[in-house]
Amino acid sequence: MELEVRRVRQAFLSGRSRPLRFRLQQLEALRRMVQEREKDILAAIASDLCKSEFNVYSQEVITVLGEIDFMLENLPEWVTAKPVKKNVLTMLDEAYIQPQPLGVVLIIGAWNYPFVLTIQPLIGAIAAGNAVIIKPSELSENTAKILAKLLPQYLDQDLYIIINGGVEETTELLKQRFDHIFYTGNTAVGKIIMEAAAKHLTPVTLELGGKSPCYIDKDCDLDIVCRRITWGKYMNCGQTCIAPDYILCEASLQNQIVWKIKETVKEFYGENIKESPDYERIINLRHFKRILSLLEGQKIAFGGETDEATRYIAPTVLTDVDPKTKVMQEEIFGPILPIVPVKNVDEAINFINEREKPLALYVFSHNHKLIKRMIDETSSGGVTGNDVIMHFMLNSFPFGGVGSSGMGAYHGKHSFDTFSHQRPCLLKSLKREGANKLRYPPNSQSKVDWGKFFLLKRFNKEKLGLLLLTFLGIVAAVLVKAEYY
Ligand SMILES: NC(=O)c1ccc[n+]([C@@H]2O[C@H](COP(=O)([O-])OP(=O)(O)OC[C@H]3O[C@@H](n4cnc5c(N)ncnc54)[C@H](O)[C@@H]3O)[C@@H](O)[C@H]2O)c1
Ligand SMILES: CCCCCCCCCCCCCCCC=O
Repeated sequence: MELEVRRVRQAFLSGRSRPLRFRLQQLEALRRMVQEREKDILAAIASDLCKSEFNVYSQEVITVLGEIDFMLENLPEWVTAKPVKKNVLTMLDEAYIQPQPLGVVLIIGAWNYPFVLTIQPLIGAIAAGNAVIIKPSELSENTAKILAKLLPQYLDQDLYIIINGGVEETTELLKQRFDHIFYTGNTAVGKIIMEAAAKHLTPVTLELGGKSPCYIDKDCDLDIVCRRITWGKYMNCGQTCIAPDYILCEASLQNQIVWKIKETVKEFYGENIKESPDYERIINLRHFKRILSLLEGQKIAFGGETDEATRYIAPTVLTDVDPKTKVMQEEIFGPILPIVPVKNVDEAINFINEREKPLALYVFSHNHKLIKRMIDETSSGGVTGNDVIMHFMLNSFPFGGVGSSGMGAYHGKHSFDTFSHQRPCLLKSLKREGANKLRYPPNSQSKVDWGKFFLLKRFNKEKLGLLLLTFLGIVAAVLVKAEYY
């Protein structure tokens, strides 16, 4: 590992990854890879998650291609130095912010959307001019393999390398020094990553999870609400970081919600869900058993059928769920949807605020004020009103968590910023030394007064006339000198 990281660092230090032209070329090559090898990529992801290739394309490939196009279009502007506002002390200097690459970045990907959650951060890291080590999740092994095969065929082989492996390899990798670590996965491992990064004072972006609540107000169109929730909850068999984890609503709405979700499930996946090409499977037996254990002691309103051999768990809804039970203590990350009755929106807000900050929050209502109130009085990584998941798809939004659902964000310009250092650059002349006397020792009351005057715009009334006169004199002298040189 040490040798590999050193090799990537050498490549970064060569300066090759920095020119705009090179970054654009690499992003174009990545786009070519996705387009030319689409079949192989779709097949690998499809086999990891028992997913139809249509769904792989619309849930992963579209986002990746959209992100590359967005970067190619905007990168020339983003890499440009931006002049900043100046103060009296710097008014004749050059002052600008120059975004610069951080160096060698480690990206640790997740298995649930193994392509987009690995490649989208990679796009940001390349755009910002970094060298990258990519560690895909070992759980989505076909995707990990195809990435290891294809990336070196299209990208610079020294600057961007892929290391496959599990916990052992990741642990070893984390001993090395990186300039940024970008991790997507669960909160417990997030803490391990942060601890390892702390040893080198490496900044981290942690894209974690949590229980994303979904509040349904009485005042809404339940048919539409249930259709949208059904889509977001059961897509990828519930293995979506921003899937609605549970529903909060008044008890009187429960039966209608159950009925409408059940009807939508039938409409989406047919009578025989197991046969549906649009319904995925749980990634492995460990997660399958973990999800099953969440059903113990619960009232299953519909669903609940399972098949261990194929790791199938039917779309399931639980009603009258006690918040103290296990299903409400951990992120479900599977196709189980508990409904927790609350008296009203106040109780829903308290319920959300008493728990860890979620990655996403959903609120459904015709009442715009209620939605705004929910947003104002709670905290979460992101919010979508009257829909689910869709804030992920807008790359002008920063995507990320808050509190235990993560830190930092990415997508579009936010990715570029995450992987860049905003370097303040102040370029002064070696002339005009007279003006600098103010800050050199020995200090005095009069220098402090001048400091107050120039920087705080505060002045001593008695000396106002004198100050103004001297100030005008200094400005005139500086201008004359500037003109002269
Ligand atoms: N915020 C997001 O964008 C996002 C996206 C997908 C998943 N998630 C979250 O991820 C979780 C599901 O993923 P998971 O927990 O099965 O993935 P995971 O955390 O087990 O795996 C993610 C990565 O971490 C590595 N890893 C696992 N254990 C490790 C260890 N002990 N030391 C070092 N590295 C280790 C794996 O090799 C893998 O590359 C959910 O909580 C979900 O919400 C978040
Ligand atoms: C064919 C039309 C396109 C429809 C877009 C569907 C968007 C689904 C995006 C799902 C991606 C969610 C990734 C979430 C990351 C965490 O797990």
